[in-house]
Amino acid sequence: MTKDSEYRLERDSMGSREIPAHVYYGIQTLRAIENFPISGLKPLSTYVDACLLIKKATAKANGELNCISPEIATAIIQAVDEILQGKLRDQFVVDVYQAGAGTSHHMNINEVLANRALEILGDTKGNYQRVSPNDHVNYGQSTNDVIPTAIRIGGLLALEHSLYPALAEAIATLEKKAEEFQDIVKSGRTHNQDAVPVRLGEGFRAWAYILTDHLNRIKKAEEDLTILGIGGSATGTGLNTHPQYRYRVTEILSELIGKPLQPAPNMMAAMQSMSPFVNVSGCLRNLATDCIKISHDLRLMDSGPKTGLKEIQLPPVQPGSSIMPGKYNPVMAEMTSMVCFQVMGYDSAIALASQAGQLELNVMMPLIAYNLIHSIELMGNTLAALTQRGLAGITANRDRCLAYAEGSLSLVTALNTHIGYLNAAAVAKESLETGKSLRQIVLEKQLMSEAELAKVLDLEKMSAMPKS
Ligand SMILES: N[C@@H](CC(=O)O)C(=O)O
Repeated sequence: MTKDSEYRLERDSMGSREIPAHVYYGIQTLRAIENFPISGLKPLSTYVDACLLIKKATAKANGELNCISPEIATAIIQAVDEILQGKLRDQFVVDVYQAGAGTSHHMNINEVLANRALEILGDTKGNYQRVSPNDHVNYGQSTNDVIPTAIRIGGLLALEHSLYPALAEAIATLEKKAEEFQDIVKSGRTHNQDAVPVRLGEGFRAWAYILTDHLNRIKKAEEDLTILGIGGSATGTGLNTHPQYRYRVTEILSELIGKPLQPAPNMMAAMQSMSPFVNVSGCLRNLATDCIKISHDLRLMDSGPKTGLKEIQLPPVQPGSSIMPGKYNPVMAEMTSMVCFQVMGYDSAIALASQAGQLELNVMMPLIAYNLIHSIELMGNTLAALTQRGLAGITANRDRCLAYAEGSLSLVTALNTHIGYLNAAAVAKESLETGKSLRQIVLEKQLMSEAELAKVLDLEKMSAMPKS
């Protein structure tokens, strides 16, 4: 192969560069690759999809409105469809930490689409006179309105395909376990000390409620993502766009993702403010805090097998130790906590990035895009894995649960209304000191009759939830 056939020459406003002939990205992407060898992290697939869907909608609208030729619009749309179906996915190569606002990633998208559209038209890559990344693929657009729109669309896609199904499955599984464990009595614990008895199933039902509340909160926050600033172009004024363009693009995007979307009543606001992302991310942080609590509870309840609580058994999914034989660790719960810490870290960075916007633009959007979409997908994958390999296979140690409930010093609480708090406290103290049962001490001291005591110390009744 000659050097000529290995490379093509591309030109931009800074000069010309040789681009490997086989790649679909162009000169601006090449400069970004060289400028940002930072993390090795490439754009998330969902974020690329979001950008591609926007480019499909803009090409369609611009073609219909005679802003670009129908022939070029059709070629761009075909290029988008091919990539959405899986071709050329390795061509989106700019590091996550890159040019402010995401111009480098945006130009990467524009260049790949222009070059593939050129081939579709029977032309050669790099002939930007015919199809230009800037003049055709990017007609009427700016990074400044495309990227905040892409974060919205990417967020919506990730929620729909990853987090919502995972949360729904976790909730349904917890509800099933709640039924299964409904009649198992165990000791409540507050401050990690004996408390009055509860039902194991009610604990699982509470978790199902907690996750349902989070699902509803996230769905409410999601509504903000459906208001799009696309059409604002560089500063929110819509310079270089057809008057109908932003309405039509929003309509087409809405059809493409199957969800109602609205053009922003104020495009500047929609482009400048990152608050919809802070809001969704805040909901994810909130979800993460409860998922940490639940995974820590699971680890505590599963602790043992000989020296811990072992009220429940999480399914053993792999050998736990490289040195200690026969050990099975609660690995799914451990993993869950770590992911949640990461999501909380992402949320802190999103808040910092969000307040760093200046005047007409927030240039920290690449970080927000990555952190937000990754958080949603991390939480979705984690909840799915925890549910399928953890929650669904939990078994209960009924006898252990009951033994703890029967031995709990806090059973004396039920005696308060019969013998008074101070007498009950004295009974508890003596029980702890002498090892005698609460029952024995109450009877010895003739504080209550045997029949009365049996009625009051009925664990089933004590642990039942009031009927609503
Ligand atoms: N982010 C660029 C605009 C663009 O890439 O469209 C700027 O404001 O300088």
